[in-house]
Amino acid sequence: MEEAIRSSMLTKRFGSVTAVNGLDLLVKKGTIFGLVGPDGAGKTTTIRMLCGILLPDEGEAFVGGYNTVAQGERLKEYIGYMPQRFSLYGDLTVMENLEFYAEIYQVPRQVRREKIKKLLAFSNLTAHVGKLADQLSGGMKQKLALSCNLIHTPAYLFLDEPTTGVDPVARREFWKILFGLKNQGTTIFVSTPYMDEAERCDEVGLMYNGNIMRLDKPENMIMGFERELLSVSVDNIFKARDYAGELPYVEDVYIYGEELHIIADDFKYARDRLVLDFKDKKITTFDIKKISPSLEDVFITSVREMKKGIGGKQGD
Ligand SMILES: Nc1ncnc2c1ncn2[C@@H]1O[C@H](COP(=O)(O)OP(=O)(O)OP(=O)(O)O)[C@@H](O)[C@H]1O
Repeated sequence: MEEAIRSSMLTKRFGSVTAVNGLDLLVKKGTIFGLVGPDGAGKTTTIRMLCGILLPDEGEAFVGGYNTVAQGERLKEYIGYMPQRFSLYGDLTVMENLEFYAEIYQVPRQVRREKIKKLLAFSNLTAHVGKLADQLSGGMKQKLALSCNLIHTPAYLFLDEPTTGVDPVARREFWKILFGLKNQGTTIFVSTPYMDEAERCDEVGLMYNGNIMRLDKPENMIMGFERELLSVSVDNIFKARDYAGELPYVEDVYIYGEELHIIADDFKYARDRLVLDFKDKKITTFDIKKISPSLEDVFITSVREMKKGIGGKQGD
C-alpha cells in the first residue's frame, strides 16, 4: 500500500472551539477519500491543514511524504485545492480563466495549449471556451474551477464540497471526471454533504465535533448496521415521529424523505405493535416494511448516537 496522505494527532483550535481534535488519518495513493459530517464538524479546517494553508496547533500531516508545515511550499506544486468558494474570474472567458491559472501555477508555455485542450475535453467544456465564466451554469462553473485546479497536474486533489448546490445530473458528470482522475493515479480527498457521493468513495470518514467517529469503506459501514430498520408511511408524519420516539420498543426514529425510519430490535414485534399504537393515537399507517439501510441511515443514526453521547439535544 502506497501512502498518499497521513496525519497524526492533527489538532486545530479557534479560541475555545476545537475544530479538529487529534485526527489520525491514512489515505492510500490513487483512492478517493470522502469526509462527511454536519456543518461545523471540522471538514474545511482539516482540508486546509492538509493543504498546508492552516497551521495545526498540534500533531502533523504528510501529503506525498511532504510535511505540510515544514515543506508546505514544496507541497503546493503537487496539490490542487478547490475551496468551497473557489474564485473564478466572472468577466474572463473559460479559456482566459484557464490561461490565468496556468500563469499562476507557472505551467511551462510550451505545454500550456496542449494541457488546456486536454482539460477542456476532459471536462466537456470545449464548446464553451469563449463564454464568460459568469454566464456558465452552476455545474459548468464547478467543472471549470476543477479544471483550473488541475492545470499543473496535481497528484493530490483536495475538494471542499465541490458540488454543493449543483443539480444531480451535473453532479454525476463531475464525479465521472473524478473517477477519470483516479484512474490516472490522482489521490482525491473530498468533503461532501451528499450521501450518494460518499458511497462512491473508496473510504469514508464520518466527522463530528472535530473527531472522525467512523472510518471505513462505505459497504462495510452499511454491513455493520446490525439493527432492524423499518420504513413506515403514515398520514401524519410529525405526530407519528414524536409519538414513536416515546415507545419503549423503538430505539430511534427519524424522518427520511416522505417516510419515517424506525430502528428496533425485533422487526415483527415492532411492526405489529406500531400499527396498533398508531391506531390508538389516530395515526393511519399506509405501509410498514423492513428495509436495508442506506449509507444515509448509517450516518443519521451515527450522528444521533454521538449527539446523545455528549448529552446534546436530538434534531431530525
Ligand atoms: N477562522 C475561524 N475562526 C474561528 N472559528 C472557526 C474558524 N474556522 C472554523 N471555525 C470553527 O471551527 C469549527 C469547524 O469549522 P469547519 O469550517 O472546519 O467545519 P465544516 O465541517 O467544514 O463545516 P461547513 O461545511 O459548515 O464549512 C466550527 O465550529 C467553526 O465555527
